[in-house]
Amino acid sequence: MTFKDLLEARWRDADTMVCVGLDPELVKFPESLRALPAHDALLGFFKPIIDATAEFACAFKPQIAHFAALGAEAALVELIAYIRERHPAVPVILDSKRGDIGSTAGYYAVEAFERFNAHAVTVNPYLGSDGVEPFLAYADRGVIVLCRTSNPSAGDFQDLQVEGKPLYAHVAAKAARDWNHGGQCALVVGATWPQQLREVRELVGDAVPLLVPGVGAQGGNAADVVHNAASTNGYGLIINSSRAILYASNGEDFASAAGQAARTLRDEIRAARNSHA
Ligand SMILES: O=c1ccn([C@@H]2O[C@H](COP(=O)(O)O)[C@@H](O)[C@H]2O)c(=O)[nH]1
Repeated sequence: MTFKDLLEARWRDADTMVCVGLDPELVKFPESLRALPAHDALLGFFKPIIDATAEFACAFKPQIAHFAALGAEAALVELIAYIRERHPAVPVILDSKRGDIGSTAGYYAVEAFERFNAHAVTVNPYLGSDGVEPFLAYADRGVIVLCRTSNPSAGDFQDLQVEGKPLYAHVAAKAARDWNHGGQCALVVGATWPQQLREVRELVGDAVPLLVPGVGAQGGNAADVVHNAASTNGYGLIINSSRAILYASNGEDFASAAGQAARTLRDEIRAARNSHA
């Protein structure tokens, strides 16, 4: 099954568009786990979180820098294998935002799809087509292209006018038209930018899913995301929240609190969709 098939089945079967971000910050872990070596702390934290949130998740999104900074890539490999075994209906998006000349991008594709065995990866389009093609060569995997990111400075380059349109609109068009021949592409557009979400959805139509980070800790509003960017069938979105779910409690109830936060976000998204229909 391809990433896109898995995602569409998950939207439909679990009726959820919540993406649970897996971004370890050891200082926010419960005290009992902080005392352990990093590898053990990560597994002791994320396995219960994954089990408690999977029911509400359309995807999991580990952010690679958070693991690499701890020298804990082995824990990430183990956690992705755990998700694939215990929760095979929930795709894993490796958030690594890779991009380089084609020959090196090929190694980044091996990293994402063979070393980590992710279903999809985030990719930086700045180097152009030959930097993206090595990822597209894995026909069953998803390639999620940075388009209009959630951060405050996103517009520094992404909003520059090029031939009468902002740069991010060119990225959206390129991904949707030239790179999506195998139906593998999705776009990253931040929840913090409702107007740009609407523009990108209008530009690419329903065929391209949008990965939308920025609800929760960054202040984006899930209802605004749905109202501006859901596809015509009411789905089409992968709405990520990391810190607001993971660190809902730093006590021994951390996993059940994360599950509750994921449930609340799922319900908020459902309510927005129903009020929009
Ligand atoms: O435009 C972007 C692209 C990626 N991210 C990543 O998503 C999560 C957001 O975490 P929160 O704790 O929910 O704020 C994080 O991994 C970022 O690297 C993004 O925020 N914006």
